[in-house]
Amino acid sequence: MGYRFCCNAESAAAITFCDLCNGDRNKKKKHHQRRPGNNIRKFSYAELESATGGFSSSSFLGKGSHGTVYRAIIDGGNLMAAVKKTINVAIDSIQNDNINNSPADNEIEILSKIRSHHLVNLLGYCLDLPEKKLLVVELMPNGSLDDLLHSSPRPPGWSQRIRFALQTSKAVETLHSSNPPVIHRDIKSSNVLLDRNWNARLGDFGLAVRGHVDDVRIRCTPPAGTLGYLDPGYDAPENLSTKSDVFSFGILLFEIISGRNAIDMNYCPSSVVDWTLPLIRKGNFTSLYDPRIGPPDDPSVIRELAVLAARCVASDAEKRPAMAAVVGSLRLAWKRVNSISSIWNHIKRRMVKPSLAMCLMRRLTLMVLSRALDIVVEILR
Ligand SMILES: Nc1ncnc2c1ncn2[C@@H]1O[C@H](COP(=O)(O)OP(=O)(O)OP(=O)(O)O)[C@@H](O)[C@H]1O
Repeated sequence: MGYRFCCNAESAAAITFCDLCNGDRNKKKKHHQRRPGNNIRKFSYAELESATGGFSSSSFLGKGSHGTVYRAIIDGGNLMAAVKKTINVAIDSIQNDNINNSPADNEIEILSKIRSHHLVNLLGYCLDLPEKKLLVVELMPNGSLDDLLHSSPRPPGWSQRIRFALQTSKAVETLHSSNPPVIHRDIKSSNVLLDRNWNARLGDFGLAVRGHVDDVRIRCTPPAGTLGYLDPGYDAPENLSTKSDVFSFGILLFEIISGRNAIDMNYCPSSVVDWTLPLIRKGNFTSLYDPRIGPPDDPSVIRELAVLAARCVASDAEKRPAMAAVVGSLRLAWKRVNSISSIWNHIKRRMVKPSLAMCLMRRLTLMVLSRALDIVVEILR
């Protein structure tokens, strides 16, 4: 079950933040005392304006379809955050018109009820100016998975790619297993951001919906998502399910394996899924990997990843695996790619010069340390 907590936000009347307090002020206080670390902070517009240098170009981090994102230095540098400024409420309302919630309202509502180290968590918000709602979220200083896969001069290797896929799958699993479940509806590489430790975190909850599939709210929410990642079976509100996220995750996995965009007009077929599925059916797995990094040392890894991605994009939603099963498969793939024998094979195959051997030994040490760290984190969870 996800965290549920109270934000004590009187001005955010339209938003139901806490179903434990149920509006009882005394309960609210006790609840706050029990979970002090979970408070969502309410900022003033002036505070965030000053934290972003007046939303200056030097603080600018990027622009999406719902707004602009700025780096913010809060509390004299004690808190580094990202501030999302919505572009225009009128546009927002059209895109998410079922409940008159803008993506900003939606993101506040959902993220204030769920928290995980696999998500870009909400730190606070500012609703001083209704036409300029501001969201304060954790800063992800290493850009997005989209940048890393498609624009970086040093594309990530297999171990890192599988780690990103595993961390993202855990994020989606956290959403699906919360009560009521959250369906993200916009899983894509540009919404997977990298934190300061290069861990993948799922962000952008502007389109997410929280509830059971037969809830009125979901029944009244028109289909939305991003072309190339959108489940073709999700063509009407009643066809939304957690399996729509599984479909988008499958596309993301193909993107991670091949280094190709979900849709790339430079190729024919332009859709990564239309290009990949015939190759998988023919058992031609060697054409699938990103040519910039070559195949993994254990060739069965690519077959397993490709088959997993193909199962995620099955046209029959029922046949797609649940996210928990996807996490299990990726965990196995990650273990296999980081097994001592796989690393040793890697060293043997590439040990050409002593300097290279040193470099590989350093990599081996890092891999062992990173695996040990992951085991510790798993145990602590
Ligand atoms: N928490 C964050 N920390 C650092 N950069 C961020 C953060 N959130 C978003 N960004 C950056 O800001 C830009 C815009 O993000 P945003 O989520 O608004 O849109 P998007 O996901 O790129 O596109 P769309 O809105 O079309 O889905 C992106 O380049 C993203 O990498």
